[in-house]
Amino acid sequence: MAPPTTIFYGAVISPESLTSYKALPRCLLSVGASGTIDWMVDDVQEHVLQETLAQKGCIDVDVITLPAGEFLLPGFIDTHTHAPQLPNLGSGQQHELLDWLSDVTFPMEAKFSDVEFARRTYESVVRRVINCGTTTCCYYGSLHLESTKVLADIVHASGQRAFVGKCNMDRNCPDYYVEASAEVSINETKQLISHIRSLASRPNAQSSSRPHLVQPILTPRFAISCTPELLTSLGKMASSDPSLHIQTHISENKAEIAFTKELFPDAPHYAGVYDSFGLLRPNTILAHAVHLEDTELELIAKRKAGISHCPTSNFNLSSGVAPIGVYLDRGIKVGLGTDVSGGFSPSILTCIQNASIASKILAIQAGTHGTSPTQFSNRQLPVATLLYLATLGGAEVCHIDKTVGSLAPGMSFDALLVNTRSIAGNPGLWSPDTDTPGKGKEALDGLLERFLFCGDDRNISRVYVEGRFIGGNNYRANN
Ligand SMILES: Nc1nc2[nH]cnc2c(=O)[nH]1
Ligand SMILES: [Zn+2]
Repeated sequence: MAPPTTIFYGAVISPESLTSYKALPRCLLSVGASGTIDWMVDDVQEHVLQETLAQKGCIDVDVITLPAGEFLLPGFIDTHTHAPQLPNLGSGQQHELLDWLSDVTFPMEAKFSDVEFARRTYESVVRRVINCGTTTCCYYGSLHLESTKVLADIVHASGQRAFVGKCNMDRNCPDYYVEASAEVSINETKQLISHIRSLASRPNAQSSSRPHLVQPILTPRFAISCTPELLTSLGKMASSDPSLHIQTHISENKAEIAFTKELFPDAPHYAGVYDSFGLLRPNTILAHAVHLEDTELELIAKRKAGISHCPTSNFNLSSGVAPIGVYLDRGIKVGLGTDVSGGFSPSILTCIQNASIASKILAIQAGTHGTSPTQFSNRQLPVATLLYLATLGGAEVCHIDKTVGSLAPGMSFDALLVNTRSIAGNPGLWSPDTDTPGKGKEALDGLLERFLFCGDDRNISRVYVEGRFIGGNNYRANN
């Protein structure tokens, strides 16, 4: 059953642009039965609360009032993660990419041939990702069809918004973990797409009428693991269905780039490989993009593809520091990705912290100080930009920014109720002396910064997707 209208009264923070966000200390926000935000009224003083509600036709309604130290934020968008790698979290950090894949990652992913193991593992993966505040997630499964169907089923039942793909990989992988042929890979991909689209008619725990939250996504793992025959067939599938999303890796590690150039000597560069098969377009998500050439950037900008910045992974696998400021200055869409288990945390908060550090490293090397209102290249990224990348930027990369990524009338209520009070179990973020809403926007600015840099899943009380309460600390306590 669809939930009734829910009305919140309290602080709301929402990104507006790469350099600004709204911080509304006393906002009245109404979520309709369809799960979208019906209306918002800013700066409602307590003594006019009932009157304002009456003007909106809301008599005798329950209002969720947020105390000082709590605020609503758009849900995080993880534009790149690997569900079957979560059991490897924190392992194998001595490696760089190609050895890490063969020594650590492929052995774990191969275990997902066992569908019951996959079911047990994916239940806990999806629960953990939701409780970290990720309302939309781009999941890579393993190469296995049945296990990836199970992943999609579990995500669907959870009420999370997601893209789910099975890896296409028919070469340069170990014998025990490689697809038999391009044909098998394509057939199984088609079966997965049909399965995910059929979930639309299957009720989930949250609702019988929210069919569209889980979508399929083509997932050529990376150019190295795909024969030209496979990439050709994937390109044909993509061109026959422009709505189909695509996710892959690009220019993560120097040895990977060199090997890619050997395998595709006619391509002008790494991005050119994907482009030559019709796989670069506005709903393509390119993970990492650490070492792109200038002409690749031009091409990516022209195709309007998006980049998933995975700084935790780029540090952890010693891949390098992606010059995200340069990409932003060129108008390329950028979101954040945890890249579990290249990245050692499933939380976008950790990713935000590492994105900040990555930008500071580049600024230190360039000898620049502080942020700049007009330029991101070689500059430390401001808090507003970090928030944007984690929310609306991610929505742009996923090509769903008309639906999610910010809190505004008409947008889906994919949101977090953040609690920075000591009772949340992570004391020190909020102080009644300095951070009460009565102190205005500046207090909220400080609170947001401390949450982004020192907060964790203890501070995420409630996770909502399309108005439905699907996770967070309070959910954990009651389920
Ligand atoms: N970080 C990362 N890079 C990849 N490139 C190809 N596969 C992978 C993967 O699983 N993780
Ligand atoms: Zn990855």
